[in-house]
Amino acid sequence: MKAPIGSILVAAGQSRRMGFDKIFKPFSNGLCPLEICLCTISRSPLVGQIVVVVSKENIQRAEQTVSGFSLDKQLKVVMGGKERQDSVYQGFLALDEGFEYVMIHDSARPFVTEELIEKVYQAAVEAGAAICGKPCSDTVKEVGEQAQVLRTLDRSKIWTVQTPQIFRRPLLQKAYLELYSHGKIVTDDASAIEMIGENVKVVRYTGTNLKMTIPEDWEIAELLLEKKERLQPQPRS
Ligand SMILES: Nc1ccn([C@@H]2O[C@H](COP(=O)(O)OP(=O)(O)OP(=O)(O)O)[C@@H](O)[C@H]2O)c(=O)n1
Ligand SMILES: C[C@](O)(CO)[C@H](O)COP(=O)(O)O
Repeated sequence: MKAPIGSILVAAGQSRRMGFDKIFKPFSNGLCPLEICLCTISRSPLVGQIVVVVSKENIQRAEQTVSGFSLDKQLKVVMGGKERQDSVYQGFLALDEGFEYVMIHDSARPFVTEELIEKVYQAAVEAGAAICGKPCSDTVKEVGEQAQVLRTLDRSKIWTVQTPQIFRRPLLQKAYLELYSHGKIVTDDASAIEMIGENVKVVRYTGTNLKMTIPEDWEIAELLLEKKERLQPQPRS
């Protein structure tokens, strides 16, 4: 059976808040976030193609990284755009025809798992559009320009959402065309689906799905990766 998902791995950001190129910097285990994401996504039998979207300066580096993967799936590297959504769209345009579903994942989120991809995919099959997220555990306040609290939101309805996000291909295409025709900017792809009035299913996921955004995230990721390695079964000596 043909794998149903064409995947877009966005990696064309500027890492401004991190202060160094977070996508290509190796962790202590020798692998950078892009390589870790590639390892996981390429193992998923649901994914038939991975388009890696990078900045112009990183094209060659990404091609080298990708060539290190001997895979049965097709891998492509393309150049991204100014906003995250522009990078997603470039990735979308580069996907081969014939995938019924499109998965979008931030390469800044190296803790994605095969099981999570499977869960989000199953929800996308049922609903057409699915993302992962978890109920917010902090109190959420709207804050004004002078750092003053404007109001407190009803937390019982607030979830924070992440990637992977998976959509039926024609739905994503329609949503992106609408997004561009209205000149809107969104911070995730599900927002584009919401704008055309379609439902998006949220898969509850409380596992680690940290986004490498600021230097503290990097330190936490290092600790988590170290713990993960310690928990791996070791070969008997
Ligand atoms: N124009 C952009 C902006 C972001 N991204 C990707 O989108 C994901 C989430 O973005 P974020 O973590 O905000 O990364 P950056 O945009 O690099 O961070 P910053 O805003 O601090 O520069 C990352 O994998 C990033 O590489 C992208 O492909 N193209
Ligand atoms: C898509 C995303 O990861 C969902 O949480 C997030 O919105 C990306 O945001 P950023 O502005 O690119 O950090």
